Amino acid sequence: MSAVQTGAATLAGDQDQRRPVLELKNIHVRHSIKGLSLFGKETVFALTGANLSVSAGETVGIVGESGCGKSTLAKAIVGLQKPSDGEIYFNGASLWDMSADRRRTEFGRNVGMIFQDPSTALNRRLAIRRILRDPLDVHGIGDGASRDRRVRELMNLVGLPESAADALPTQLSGGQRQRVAIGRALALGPSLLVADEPTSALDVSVRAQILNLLLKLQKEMNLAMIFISHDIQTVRRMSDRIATMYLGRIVEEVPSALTPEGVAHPYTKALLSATPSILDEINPISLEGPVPSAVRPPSGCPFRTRCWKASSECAQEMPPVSVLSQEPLHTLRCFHPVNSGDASAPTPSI
Ligand SMILES: Nc1ncnc2c1ncn2[C@@H]1O[C@H](COP(=O)(O)OP(=O)(O)OP(=O)(O)O)[C@@H](O)[C@H]1O
Repeated sequence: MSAVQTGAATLAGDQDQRRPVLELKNIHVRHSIKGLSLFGKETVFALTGANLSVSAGETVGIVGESGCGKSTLAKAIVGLQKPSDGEIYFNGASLWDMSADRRRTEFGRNVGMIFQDPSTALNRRLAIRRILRDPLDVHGIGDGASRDRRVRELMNLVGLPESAADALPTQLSGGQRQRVAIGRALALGPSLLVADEPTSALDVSVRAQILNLLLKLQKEMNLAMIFISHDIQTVRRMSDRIATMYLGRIVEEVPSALTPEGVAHPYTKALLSATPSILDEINPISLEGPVPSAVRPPSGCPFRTRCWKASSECAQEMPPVSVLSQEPLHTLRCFHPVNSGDASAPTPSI
């Protein structure tokens, strides 16, 4: 049990493990930007109707290429980006219907975020002890002595030596800095943790340590976790379920344990084939052309311009969500799913 009483009474969640900690319903995020032409502004469709839920003790991985909307989704989940449309529910309460004060205090205490680059995410002028204590000070948790105890507890939790307490972030290694960032995200005892590419700025040699730490903490604390990466193999390892994103949309949600033959969306299949594990046979599916612009997304299914199975139907409308399996959840937005008997789809190895 933590040395400091953390978490909020009403948003901290109940014991009902079946109710999702987080639910996204038809989330859209549009950015208005200065247009390239003389005709003024243009709209970036960063998220287009994202639906997602995650429960206590569950990790949902988000995967997709650069620019598909992963970070926008993360920012929307933690309240840093207000959706243009749609609803976000946290333990059943609508995030944007609650008062700004409640969002900052109760919601803020229950959600932790880990960013990609700990060098920029941590205040370089503050000692580690101050960085870890800061959330407790801001939220007025406990007294001075209990906050200090909590800092020691957090350092122990994330595997930092006591000697690191007085160091500045610049005096630590990249891996140690990310441990600090994880400790800070967990300081208030959140029920939801969002990790946005938490190892992509780190040396390959320490990535596995940080991933193992996250896995361990997520299990020990029964956290609901959103784990974001462009690397589907890392996402598979970390998650119970994978949500594949393409140009602002979640196009498939698939259990991580599923074999490649069970994956149904051509894009998920292509991602799997592009990152085979070292021991497996490499049989890549190469996608033609670049990812289309989020300012002018293709009509219908946005993946159709690179999809080897696309038909004229795909240009007409975005395929609706079909639920291939409820338990475990497998959803799909595709008119022409790939499957094991499909000769036109190369079978990747993973
Ligand atoms: N503040 C903003 N203003 C305008 N456009 C934005 C803004 N933030 C994101 N975008 C655009 O929204 C789309 C989604 O961006 P986002 O950063 O969410 O993608 P991503 O999948 O996280 O990419 P990466 O892996 O490169 O970080 C991109 O086209 C991006 O250029």
